[in-house]
Amino acid sequence: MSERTPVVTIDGPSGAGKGTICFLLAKRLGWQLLDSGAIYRVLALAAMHHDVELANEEELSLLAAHLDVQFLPGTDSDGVKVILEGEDVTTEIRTQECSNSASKVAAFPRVREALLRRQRAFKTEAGLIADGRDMGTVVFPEAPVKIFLTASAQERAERRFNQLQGKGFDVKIGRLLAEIIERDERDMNRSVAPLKPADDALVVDTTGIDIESVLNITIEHIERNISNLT
Ligand SMILES: Nc1ncnc2c1ncn2[C@@H]1O[C@H](COP(=O)(O)OP(=O)(O)OP(=O)(O)O)[C@@H](O)[C@H]1O
Ligand SMILES: Nc1ccn([C@@H]2O[C@H](COP(=O)(O)O)[C@@H](O)[C@H]2O)c(=O)n1
Repeated sequence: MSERTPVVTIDGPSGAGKGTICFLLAKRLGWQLLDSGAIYRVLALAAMHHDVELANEEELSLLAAHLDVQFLPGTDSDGVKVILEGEDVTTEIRTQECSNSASKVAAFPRVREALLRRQRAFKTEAGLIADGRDMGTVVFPEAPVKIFLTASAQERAERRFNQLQGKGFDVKIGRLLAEIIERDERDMNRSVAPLKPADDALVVDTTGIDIESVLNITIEHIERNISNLT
């Protein structure tokens, strides 16, 4: 793959709006989309299916190296279809249990190492929008455009509450807020690839800013930094 393939990285904590913005950007630009969080979620689910302890780095890294997962184009509502060992797990990987387990397995250096090549292979000639925690700092440090989306923990919990309630789940805002804070702490304080903006990232605090405005901010930043956009 050419070194000139344009890559835009969008990192940030849970509920900051990365997935939403990345999906819209990839659609608008006609670029490939990498949802790296989905890879950690699939690994956590595979560990549960195969009775691998979430604390066993050795076995988790072996599982990561041989993970049988496919990401297929989805619809406008489900973004990407995720297939683990032939089974559609698109919905199953989005549970709160899977979110928390993903953040535990993601803290192990050997697990992250085993998943690096798989993530970099998402680059296509057209361009790549990469969504995650360490896209700009570790996976694509050469990316010409890096964005870090954030928002207050309270607002992110409210967004998640509205999202889950809209899907018919019985959720409590206090519990969601506690889980978001716990996941932020773990992701920011791990020894490898901690959640943080790259030195050259544009940091956007989206608290009180609607999706369309965030999208416009990101598009303007991309247009300023990458010439010849289609
Ligand atoms: N700027 C915004 N204003 C209001 N709601 C938003 C905004 N951005 C995203 N949302 C809503 O918040 C919810 C969470 O957004 P999204 O899934 O994109 O976050 P995320 O950063 O990808 O989280 P995670 O890392 O946990 O996957 C969605 O329901 C989305 O529609
Ligand atoms: N590049 C990444 C992406 C994700 N993680 C970990 O996975 C968890 C789930 O991610 P979502 O974006 O789908 O919410 C997240 O809490 C991180 O612990 C990661 O470490 N690196």
